[in-house]
Amino acid sequence: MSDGSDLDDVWATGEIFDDEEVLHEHWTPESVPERASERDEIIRGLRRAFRGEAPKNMFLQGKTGQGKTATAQHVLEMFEQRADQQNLDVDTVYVSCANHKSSYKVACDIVEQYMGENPHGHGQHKVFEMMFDVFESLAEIVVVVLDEVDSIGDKHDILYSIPRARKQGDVKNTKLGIIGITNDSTFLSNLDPKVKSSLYDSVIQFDAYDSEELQQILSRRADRAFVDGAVDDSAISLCAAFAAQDKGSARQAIDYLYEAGEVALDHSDDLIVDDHVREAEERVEKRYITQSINGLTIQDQATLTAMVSVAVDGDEPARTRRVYSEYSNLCSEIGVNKLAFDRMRDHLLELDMIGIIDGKKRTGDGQGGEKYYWEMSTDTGTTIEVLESISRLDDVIDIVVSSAQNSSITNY
Ligand SMILES: Nc1ncnc2c1ncn2[C@@H]1O[C@H](COP(=O)(O)OP(=O)(O)OP(=O)(O)O)[C@@H](O)[C@H]1O
Repeated sequence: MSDGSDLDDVWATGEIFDDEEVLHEHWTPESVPERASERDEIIRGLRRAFRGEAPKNMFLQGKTGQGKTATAQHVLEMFEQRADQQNLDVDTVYVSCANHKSSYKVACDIVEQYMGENPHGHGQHKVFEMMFDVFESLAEIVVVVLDEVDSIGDKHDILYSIPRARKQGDVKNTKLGIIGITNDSTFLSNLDPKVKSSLYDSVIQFDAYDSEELQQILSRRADRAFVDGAVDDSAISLCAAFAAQDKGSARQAIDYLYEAGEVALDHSDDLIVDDHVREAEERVEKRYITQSINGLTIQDQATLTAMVSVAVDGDEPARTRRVYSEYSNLCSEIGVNKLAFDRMRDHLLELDMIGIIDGKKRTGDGQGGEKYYWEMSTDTGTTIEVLESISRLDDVIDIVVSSAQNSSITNY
């Protein structure tokens, strides 16, 4: 049996990383200069607290990886420090709503975080009461951050109650403000007007980063993450360029850089160069698509397969009805219940939100009104590879691919 010494190359930790924790998702940057105007707008919403008012309710909206959470966290840290210096009693409550599909669960999370007691089993009214007790016990001013707020199915319950809590007598002394964070561009327009009017003080839009901004973000991280001289400047530029051309996401750019470090180690190199970034981009893209697709429901997967079929037919960007026709054909092939047109469109919107496809509204073909046009935003070839690994879909994907080959479309 081998003593493992023949695996020394694989075990090698190399001379690349210094403090790689700064490349981890949970690491919070000390500053977000590329988001100065968004940061200042959040500050303007919070500074009312120093005049004895409740902070503004704000919504931070933008696609994934645009620094919404990082900017909110950065500003809230400054807010707490400044409040401390001025003897203002403030606190912030942060809830990641991704796994909380109901207002009830969000309230339970808050109670559990601060009372150490799991309130499941009590009715919603009681749990909301406990949540308001938590707010009242924390500080005179409490900012509630609801990250990924669009995940909450019955969001109106919590979004209506918190801004009206004082008026309703649910809290007596505490002034509350909400910061809702969402990457669903339809979130606000879908809110009940009653909720909107009590909530909607300000919407702060986070647009995609450009290549230069991503380069600055990466350079700051690289200085700490890697040993001196371990990264070629052009490798940083390439990570930034790849991410800017795709989603304009800082998360994606950081992932490329981190993976490029791993690729360099795999090749026993101690300088990260462009070729490492190219290999890293492929690895990250595949990992990202695999994770996203594996987490999808059957209907999402069927909708995505229909979209892939449209893509290999060379019909992108495609109207919803074109995707629906592919979807209808393949539902019977894979034995999936066929949804109505509007419900399948909801699945397209879902796929857009997680960044697998891209939907843009534009004026249609002379039939009035704006219509959605859809295209893949992940690499079609890699998406096919991943869909093939899902047993229910492998036969269908074979048909999709061979029909593309027959019509000699090979550039996906
Ligand atoms: N301007 C910036 N400076 C430094 N790091 C940044 C900046 N913007 C984003 N990041 C980093 O990029 C990653 C993604 O950012 P963040 O989580 O804030 O994005 P988001 O818009 O909230 O995305 P999502 O909607 O997917 O949660 C994090 O690691 C964050 O620290």
